[in-house]
Amino acid sequence: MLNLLLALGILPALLLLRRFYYSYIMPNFIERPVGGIPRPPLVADWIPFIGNGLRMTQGDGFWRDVIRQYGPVVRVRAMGEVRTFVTTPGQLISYVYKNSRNFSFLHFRRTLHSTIFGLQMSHAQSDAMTDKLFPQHHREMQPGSIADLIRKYADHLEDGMKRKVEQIGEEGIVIDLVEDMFDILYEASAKAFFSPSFPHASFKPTFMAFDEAFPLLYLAGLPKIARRSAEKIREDALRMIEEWWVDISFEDRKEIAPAMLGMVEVAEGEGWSLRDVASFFLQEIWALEANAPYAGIWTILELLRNPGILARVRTEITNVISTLSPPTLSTLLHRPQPGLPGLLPITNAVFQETLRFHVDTLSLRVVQEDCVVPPSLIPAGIGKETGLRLYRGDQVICATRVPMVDEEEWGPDAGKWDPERFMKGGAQGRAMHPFGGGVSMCEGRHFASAEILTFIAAFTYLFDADVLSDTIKPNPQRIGLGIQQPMGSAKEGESGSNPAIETVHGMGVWRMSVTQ
Ligand code: HEM
Repeated sequence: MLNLLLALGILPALLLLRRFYYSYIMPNFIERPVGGIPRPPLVADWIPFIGNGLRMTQGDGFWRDVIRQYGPVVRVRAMGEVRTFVTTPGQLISYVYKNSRNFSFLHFRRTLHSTIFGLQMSHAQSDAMTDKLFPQHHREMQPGSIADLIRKYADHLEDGMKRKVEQIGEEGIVIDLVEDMFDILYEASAKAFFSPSFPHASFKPTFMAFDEAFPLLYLAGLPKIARRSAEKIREDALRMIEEWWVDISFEDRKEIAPAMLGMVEVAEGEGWSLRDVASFFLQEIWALEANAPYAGIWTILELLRNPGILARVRTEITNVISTLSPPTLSTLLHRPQPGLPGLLPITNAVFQETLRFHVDTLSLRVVQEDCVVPPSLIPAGIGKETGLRLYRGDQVICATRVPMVDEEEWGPDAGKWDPERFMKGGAQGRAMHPFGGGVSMCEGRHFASAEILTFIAAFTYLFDADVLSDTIKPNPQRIGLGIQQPMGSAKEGESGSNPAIETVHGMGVWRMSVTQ
C-alpha cells in the first residue's frame, strides 16, 4: 500500500518536473539564445514520448491555442520527435517553400518510399531516383502529358455513373453516400492509371487497410513491434500487386499511365526486384486514391448541405452542356483539363472552397545550414523582434491548414464552408497551399482537378439526393496527410422509425434519385 501511495505521488511529481524542465530550464538556460536570437519556443507537454501527439488530434483549436501562447513558429514534441512547425501567416510557409536549397525535401522523399511503401532502402537512396525516376514522373503528370489519361478516366467515370443511374432506377434507392461515391471515383481512376486489368475490386479492402495503417508506417521512429501489424498489411498489398503484375498481358501493360510505367521502366532498367516494382505501384495507388476521391465526396456532401449553391452549380452545368457540340454530359466530361475551371467558374469555386476547408497537410523539410527566420515574417510572439534560429538537421514542417482556416486571413467565417468567397474574388492573394508547395508540390494536382470537377459535374447533372441521416465529420485522428477523411457515427436510436436507414449502415444515409 505504502509503495502504491509512493508511486501515485512520485509519478505526478516526476511529470511536473519534466514539464518544468522542458518549458523553463531547457529553453531559458540550456538553449540560451545565441547572439540574442532564440530557437523557436518549445510547446510544453506532459506525456513522455507522446508529447503533444494527442493534443494535435484536437484539430484547429490546438493550433489556435499554441499560436496565441507562443507565436507562429514553434517546436512541438510528438511521438518521440521534436519538430519545428511553421504556421501563420502564409508568407512564412512560402518562405520555407521558396528556399528549397536550405529546406530540403529530398531526404523525406527518398526515405518515405522505403519506410512506407516498401522499396528497398538502398534503391530509395540511389541516383536513379533523383536522376531518372522523380523527373520522369514529374514530366508525365504535367497538363500537356495527361490528356489521354483524363480521356480514359472520363470514359470510366461515365460507365460508373451510367451503372449507378440504372441501379437507382425510377424508384430511387437509399445509399451510404460516402461509400458509393468513393467506389465510383476509385474504380474510374484506378482503371485509368493501371488499366482495366487491375483487380480494383478485390484490392479495395487491402487498400483501405493500408491507408488506415499509413500513419503507423509514417512514424518510422516507433518500435518495430508497434509497426508490425501495419507492415503485415503492406505485405498483403504488395503481394496482391505482384500477383497481378507478373501475369499482365503486353496489351494491358501498354495501357498503364505513362507516369506509372516510367517508374516501372526505371526499376526494370536498374535490375530491381518485383517487390520494388510493386512498391512503386503501391505508392501511386495511394497518391491517387487517398485524397482525390474524398475531395469529390466532401464537395458533394457540402453541396447537399447547401441546396442553394447546389442549384447554382446544377444550372451552370446544364447551361454549359447546352452550348457544347454535341450538347451532352459526355462532351463536358471529355473537355481538356486546363479549360475546365474557366468553363465552370461556380463549380470550380465550390471545389476550391473544399480544398481550402478540408485539406490538412504537413509538408516536411530538413534544414541544410544553420539559418535565421527573419523577424519581418514573424508578426507576434517570441522572435518578433529578433527572428528565430534554426539549426542544420532541424526538421521543419509547414502546417498548411492553419493559414487556410485563419480568421485574420479569411475573415470571421473562415471556419465555415462557403464557396461565395471564391466567386467574389475574395480569395485573391490569400494564403492557400492545398497541394503543398515548392519542390514537394503535388504532381497529381492537374489530374485531380479534372477528376473532381468532372465528377461534381456528372453527379449534380444526373442525381438528386435527400438527406436521411448525416453525422459526417472529419476524422480527427488523421492529421497532416492531405484531404481530411470523413467519418460518422450511427448514433444510437438515430434511425428512429425510419426503416430505410436501418438497411444501410454507413456514416450518412441518402435517398438518391435520378434527375435526367
Ligand atoms: C485533391 C486531391 C489531392 C490533394 C489535396 C493532394 C495533395 C498533395 C500534397 C499536399 C502533396 C505534397 C505533400 C508535401 O508537401 O509533403 C502531394 C504530393 C503528391 N501528390 Fe497529391 N494530392 C491530390 C491528388 C493527387 C493525385 C490524384 C495524384 C496522382 C497520382 C497525386 C500525386 C502526388 C505525388 C506523386 C506527390 C509527391 C510529390 C513529391 O514527392 O514531390 N496527388 N499531394
